[in-house]
Amino acid sequence: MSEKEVFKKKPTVNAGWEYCSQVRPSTGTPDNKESYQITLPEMDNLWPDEQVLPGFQAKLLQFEEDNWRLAMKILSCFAEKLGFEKDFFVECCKRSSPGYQCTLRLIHYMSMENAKPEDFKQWRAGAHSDFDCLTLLHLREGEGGLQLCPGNEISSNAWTEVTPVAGAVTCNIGDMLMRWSDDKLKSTFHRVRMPQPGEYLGPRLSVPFFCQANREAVIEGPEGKYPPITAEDYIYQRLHANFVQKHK
Ligand SMILES: O=C(O)CCC(=O)C(=O)O
Ligand SMILES: [Fe+2]
Repeated sequence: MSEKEVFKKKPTVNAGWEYCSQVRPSTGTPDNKESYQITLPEMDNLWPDEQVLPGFQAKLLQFEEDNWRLAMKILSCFAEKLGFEKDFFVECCKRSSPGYQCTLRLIHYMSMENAKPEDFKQWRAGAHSDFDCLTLLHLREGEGGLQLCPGNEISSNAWTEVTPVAGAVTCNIGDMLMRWSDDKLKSTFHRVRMPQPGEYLGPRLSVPFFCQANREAVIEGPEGKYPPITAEDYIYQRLHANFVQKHK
């Protein structure tokens, strides 16, 4: 782990490396995972050296941009349906802005091969909804465990298993878009369960792209159901509730 410590995520930014630090309000315990987060304006001193990981930075910058493009296509459809201009969200998520806060996250859930029986009682990721507008999630075949409970199924507590399919991207609506749509578009409650005996027990890798509006964007629905709030204030409130500072 020690070589990763230099890239350690600071509590106030959504960039860098974290290990077992994300506490979900639904479980009260940290998810058993490590992750490396890329938020473009916050990457000073957080990219590994080119000699250590050749091509890593260029590849991830390209992948980040590809995800942004796909997210903008999907959000443009929502924008029109909500009565905004087609490129409304493109303007709110400009990639060149210093207030850009979309985040690409590389997650590594720890192998359960040598885990104790009690470890299987935890969640890989406790139930939550994302606090962004839209999440694009990239999974690997054979590494299941993601379960969804979309807005209209919450009352029946019906969880649907998502089996990863090669080349498919799982899209989840987040709380920011729910607020922006005056609750017309419901965020998706989701969690990642532990593998069961007989299933693949090795590490699980997943890559979500969290598309959230730039800091200065003001979230205000067409019908004004909620008071306007900047995306910066909104994310700050949510991050604060989810991370605890770890003391070694
Ligand atoms: O790893 C997954 O499948 C989901 C990850 C997730 O929900 C998150 O990081 O917000
Ligand atoms: Fe999530």
